Amino acid sequence: MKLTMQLKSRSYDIILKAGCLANLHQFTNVENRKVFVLTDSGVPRQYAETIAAQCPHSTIYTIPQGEGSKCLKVYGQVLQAMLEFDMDRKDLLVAVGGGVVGDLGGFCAASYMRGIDFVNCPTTVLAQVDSSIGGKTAIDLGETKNIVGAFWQPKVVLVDFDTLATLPHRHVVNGLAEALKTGLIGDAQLFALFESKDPEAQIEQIVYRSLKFKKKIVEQDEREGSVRACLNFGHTIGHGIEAVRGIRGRRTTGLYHGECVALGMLPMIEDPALVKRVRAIYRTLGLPTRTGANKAKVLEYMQHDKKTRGDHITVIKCPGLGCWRADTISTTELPQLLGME
Ligand SMILES: O=C(O)C(=O)C[C@@H](O)[C@H](O)[C@H](O)COP(=O)(O)O
Repeated sequence: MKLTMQLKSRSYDIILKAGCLANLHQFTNVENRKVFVLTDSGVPRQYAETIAAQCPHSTIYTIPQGEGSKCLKVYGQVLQAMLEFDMDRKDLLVAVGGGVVGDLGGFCAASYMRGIDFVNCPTTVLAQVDSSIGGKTAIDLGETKNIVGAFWQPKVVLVDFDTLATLPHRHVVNGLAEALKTGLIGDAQLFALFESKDPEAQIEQIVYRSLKFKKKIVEQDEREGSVRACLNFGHTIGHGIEAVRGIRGRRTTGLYHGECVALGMLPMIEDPALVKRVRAIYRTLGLPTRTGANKAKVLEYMQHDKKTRGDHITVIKCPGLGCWRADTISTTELPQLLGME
């Protein structure tokens, strides 16, 4: 399967195929330039090695696993390593891993020498269904998520389904939450896959449909001036929960990004019957249905959301299956959304 992101001079192919990591050399020039392969300690080494083996001038750089690596310190360390590898403007960075590696790697590629080529090889469900395409790259500042970054599109995205075989089950489910988001706001058939007998057995279809919807949105609005905001459904509250309960740095228990987004979606669904169906899916998959976080703290972090303008914030609601609406509300209404009043 193949999708093409149509963005004029920034267009690129998204290859969806088991084993396609071994075919990187068919999609981009790896012969005559240096290739910096960025991965993390949780990603089986063989995936980065498969990439590096195709490139005569390559190095593998491994960052610690987890959201804690999306920080200024690790960002600086990666850039330093790129400089020491003597990379110039024609060279390439390949990110092999999940959302953290893709977001950080993409931002390093966007900013090193004001921008070098970048290839994304997502190896988690979350990255395969969502974060690997669209060009959002970023790091966090403290607990504030994705607050420094750039729009920087990859040259190609290789979605190798084989990499999911080594993914812990909780990470599979974590990523499925982002796909469910897509089903809720824009694809009733995708949502139906989650209500079928064994959603996890249909992962390839879930990835394909999720990317197809996201591609259509990004093509209309690359830099989130309008419709792209819908992809943030669940993220306003989700990022707030993640700041308070997210697994990162020394906080080794808590919730992953997709789990927080799952919780963030529930108050934004307006149809009570649909909320019931979504909760049932969460229970089947093993996603959390209760936040268990200090809501006042969640609220505090929500005020830093990128969709806040002064004392107003735009939130994405889901009035019914397959549709969405952007509501600009006063930040004083947020406690009510969080069920604090
Ligand atoms: O690609 C987008 O646009 C999204 O909003 C997708 C989100 O699922 C993703 O987590 C994104 O990184 C969040 O973006 P942010 O702008 O809220 O930091």
